[in-house]
Amino acid sequence: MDSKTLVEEAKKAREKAYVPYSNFPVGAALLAKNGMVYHGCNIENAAYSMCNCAERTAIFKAVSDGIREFSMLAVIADTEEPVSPCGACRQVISELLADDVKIFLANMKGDVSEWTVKELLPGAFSPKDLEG
Ligand SMILES: O=c1ccn([C@H]2C[C@H](O)[C@@H](CO)O2)c(=O)[nH]1
Ligand SMILES: [Zn+2]
Repeated sequence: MDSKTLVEEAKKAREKAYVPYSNFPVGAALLAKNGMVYHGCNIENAAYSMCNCAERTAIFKAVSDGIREFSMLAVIADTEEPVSPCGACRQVISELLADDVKIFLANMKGDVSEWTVKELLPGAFSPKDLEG
């Protein structure tokens, strides 16, 4: 699967967003190495801190299915520039996506920027740092 197709999958996922507070739907699609595509949308809540971003939803769905090996992640929103993941998502991405996973940030106008995990959060803490 190519990045363009994955961005289209993220666009489909965006349609499921539950965003009564921000009215800002975001979609994500995470391609696992086994070929599965995990969709994620943002899901908000009256307790604002409980809001879950689209990319974290996709990652948590995959990990909760026992899937840990991925090749690409796409995220899309209706933004001027390609959507920018929040700090929490950057940390989750750094921890659960290997360094070689390609990340595509997109907007509805068709702009797409490609990132590496390290570029999204240089110096992120990782469980490997806990080893001796
Ligand atoms: O990359 C992003 C950026 C924002 N949001 C969500 C969080 C909140 O629901 C809304 C406004 O920030 O968009 C995402 O899901 N992913
Ligand atoms: Zn986020």
